[in-house]
Amino acid sequence: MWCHRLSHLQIRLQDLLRGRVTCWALQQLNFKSLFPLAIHWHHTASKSLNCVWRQHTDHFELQYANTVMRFDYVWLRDHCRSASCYNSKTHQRSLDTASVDLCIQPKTIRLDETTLFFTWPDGHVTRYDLDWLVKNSYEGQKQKVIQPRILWNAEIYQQAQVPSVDFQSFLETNEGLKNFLQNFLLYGIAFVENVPPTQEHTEKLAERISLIRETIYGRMWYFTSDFSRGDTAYTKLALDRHTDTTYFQEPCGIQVFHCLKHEGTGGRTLLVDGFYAAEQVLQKVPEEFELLSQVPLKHEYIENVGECHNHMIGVGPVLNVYPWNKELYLIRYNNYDRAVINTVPYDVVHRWYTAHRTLTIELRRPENELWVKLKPGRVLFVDNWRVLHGRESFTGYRQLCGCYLTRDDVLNTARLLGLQA
Ligand SMILES: C[N+](C)(C)CCCC[C@H](N)C(=O)O
Ligand SMILES: O=C(O)CCC(=O)C(=O)O
Ligand SMILES: [Fe+2]
Repeated sequence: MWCHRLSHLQIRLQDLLRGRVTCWALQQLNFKSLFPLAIHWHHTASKSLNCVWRQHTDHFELQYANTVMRFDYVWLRDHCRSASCYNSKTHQRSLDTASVDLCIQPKTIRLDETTLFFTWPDGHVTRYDLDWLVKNSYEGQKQKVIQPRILWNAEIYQQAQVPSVDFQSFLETNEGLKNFLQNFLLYGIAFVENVPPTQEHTEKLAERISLIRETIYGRMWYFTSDFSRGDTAYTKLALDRHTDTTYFQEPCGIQVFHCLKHEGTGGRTLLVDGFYAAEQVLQKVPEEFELLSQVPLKHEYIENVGECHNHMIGVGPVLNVYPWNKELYLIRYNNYDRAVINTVPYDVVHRWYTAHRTLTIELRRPENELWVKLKPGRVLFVDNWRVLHGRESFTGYRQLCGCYLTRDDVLNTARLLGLQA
């Protein structure tokens, strides 16, 4: 507080010296619009560049590329890309941010062609390319589309006729891999065909795009209905739509399924786009969407079967949205594994059940259900942060193998191939 007061005094003094005090005073009175702007705005020499900027006492304002941007001076000093502040080889900051005066102001600002030069009180010069500022400003980010996705119900997905990628081209060509990842990012599910039906080949496939996430179920898992683990997945029972590992602090990002054998009936896989259902809730009852994104819940995995002893707890809301742009990025939905709700008072609990019901109704609409039969050779990748899976009860012998992938590493591969992720 003291620091700010002091700096305002300093600023006023500086402004007085520079004859800019009128502008400052008028701003304080909110008479900005009455003031003849032209006097205080700096226009570029070249009209075609169409850039104007203004040095305010506490921030820098820039109009460029149809964007009005405002930059904090500490931010501008902190993001300096000069050799002494930033190592462009490692892409890491060398500047100690804590050494920057929180009341810092540039001594001078000038524009040369498309580069802005800020000279700081200690003489250090920071240069910014105008396009870099647009790309990296808050205002520029806001204009950018969030992760492109095609939200789907069964009809939308089927009509899109999303092609599967062939095992060979997935493994051997970047193009095949890129097509696959593009579809995966858009729809949250993708298939690879003609995979030899073994655990080893499934593993090879997984390793092509990511690190395998080892969990309490192992690295590669392989299961039949032998109840070898204390979970319904290891039975012949139907499983309603859900996401997996909701009881991890960070639920697994991607799940890979390969059915190696099924001699019997039933056992189809159900897929539902959770983001599509959530979007319906947002459109119909926004306050329920909000509640589902705010009430934290526990999910729990308690196992004591044979040698397996586990107790996992994960806490988080059903709908996880980024606080800065409200983009939905993760759904935790598993009614089997949801633990006792004791994180909210009783009246909120009731509103939460209402909201949960609304979401469940959307998730259960038959038109939102995509049913597929997993067959040996056809490997399914599911975005476990977005798409729910389930299965029909079945008879006979059924073998499923697969693994979880770390989300960061799948996205890493996608970015390296030039995709937005
Ligand atoms: C069989 N496999 C390892 C794939 C999953 C087992 C996890 C089942 C658990 N109820 C959950 O939904 O997380
Ligand atoms: O058996 C299946 O098809 C899927 C079971 C399941 O939900 C899981 O393994 O996560
Ligand atoms: Fe599951």
